[in-house]
Amino acid sequence: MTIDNKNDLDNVSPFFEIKQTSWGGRACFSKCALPAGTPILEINNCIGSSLSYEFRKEVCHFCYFYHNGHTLKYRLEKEHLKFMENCNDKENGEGKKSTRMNNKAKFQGAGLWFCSELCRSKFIKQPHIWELVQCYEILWCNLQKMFKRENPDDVTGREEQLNSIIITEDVIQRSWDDCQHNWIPRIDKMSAAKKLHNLPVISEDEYCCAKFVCESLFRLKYIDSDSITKKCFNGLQSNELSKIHEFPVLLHFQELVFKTLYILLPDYLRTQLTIENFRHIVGSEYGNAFGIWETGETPESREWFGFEVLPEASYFNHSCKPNITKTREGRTMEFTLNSNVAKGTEICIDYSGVLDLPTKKRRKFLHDTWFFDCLCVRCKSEM
Ligand SMILES: C[S@@+](CC[C@H](N)C(=O)[O-])C[C@H]1O[C@@H](n2cnc3c(N)ncnc32)[C@H](O)[C@@H]1O
Repeated sequence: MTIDNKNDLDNVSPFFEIKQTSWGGRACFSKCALPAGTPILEINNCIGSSLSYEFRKEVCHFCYFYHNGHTLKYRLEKEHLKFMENCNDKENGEGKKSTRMNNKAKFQGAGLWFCSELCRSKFIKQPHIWELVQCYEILWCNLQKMFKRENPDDVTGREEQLNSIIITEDVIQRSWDDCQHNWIPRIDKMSAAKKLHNLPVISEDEYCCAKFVCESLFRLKYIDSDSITKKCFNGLQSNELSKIHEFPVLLHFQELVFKTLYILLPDYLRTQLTIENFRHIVGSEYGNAFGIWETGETPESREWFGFEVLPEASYFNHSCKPNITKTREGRTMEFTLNSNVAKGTEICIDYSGVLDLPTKKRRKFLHDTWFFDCLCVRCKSEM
């Protein structure tokens, strides 16, 4: 996988085109006059997703179904491992066996829950999914071991250090250079057993982020490099600096996730894990991921289950008077026009869920959570 800047963002949709603006980076504009109710984008091919730890047993890993906090019944069992392994052997071609999972007898379900046999079956039928399930299982087992560790490493030192400086591009770069030139070569020389002794202590949040990166590496490995999704992903804007500047400990958080993955991932996915790829995956998640929210509830009472990155849908700017409504149907995100638009109109969604707030509060919310000063038509007129 390479991250290049030459993107061909045409053909994302027959209804809109992506153009540069002078006020908010790139944005989407209607290609022709369109009536309210037009479904302009329907998308279910996320690059990476992660459910929060709290909801892992209650939200279906495949369709995000949730029912009042009930624990879901369907998990991956040993018979599914056999099925995925066989499929992977066939996908790899004649004579090429997939990496075998050590200790299948101790399989713990990879930390995944499903709402039905159908969802579980659709999940395990995805090409090469065996590779991702093995990585999920490794991460899951590692987290369970972490819970048992009594003396966590002293992380406060690094956090205090980060909190005491002003984060710049340079600080971030130096930290990753140190990892590249010192930590990685040191780890590479170690035996497998010694590497495991160097595993950082992680918590549920880092585990969820590691899962997200893992899925992203997996999907990017198999996605066609000429596909629209890949081009859109490569072109995603990164919010790394603004986010870490605001929350310096995030840099430490990222280092922990990277190091955990570097030590634990099997070669077939670890070879995808360069620092450059990692930074693009987590850096672009900050400004582009969509929340996976409970459906059928009001914005005030709905639960937040996790997030997913849908590259084709990441070029919609925010407006405090949006002309697109975003809805989720299972794992499909639908974007529908909520008013008639003329040709060349900027089409925007609402990122905030707080459109009823007074101007100042609304703009502060956007600034604090999304790190931009909103330049939408409504803000401009209200100011
Ligand atoms: C999901 S991306 C949208 C596409 C983005 N403009 C790009 O070029 O990649 C979100 C980013 O777009 C910019 N943006 C979106 N809506 C905006 C607005 N109303 N005013 C100013 N900037 C905006 C911000 O930089 C924000 O972090």
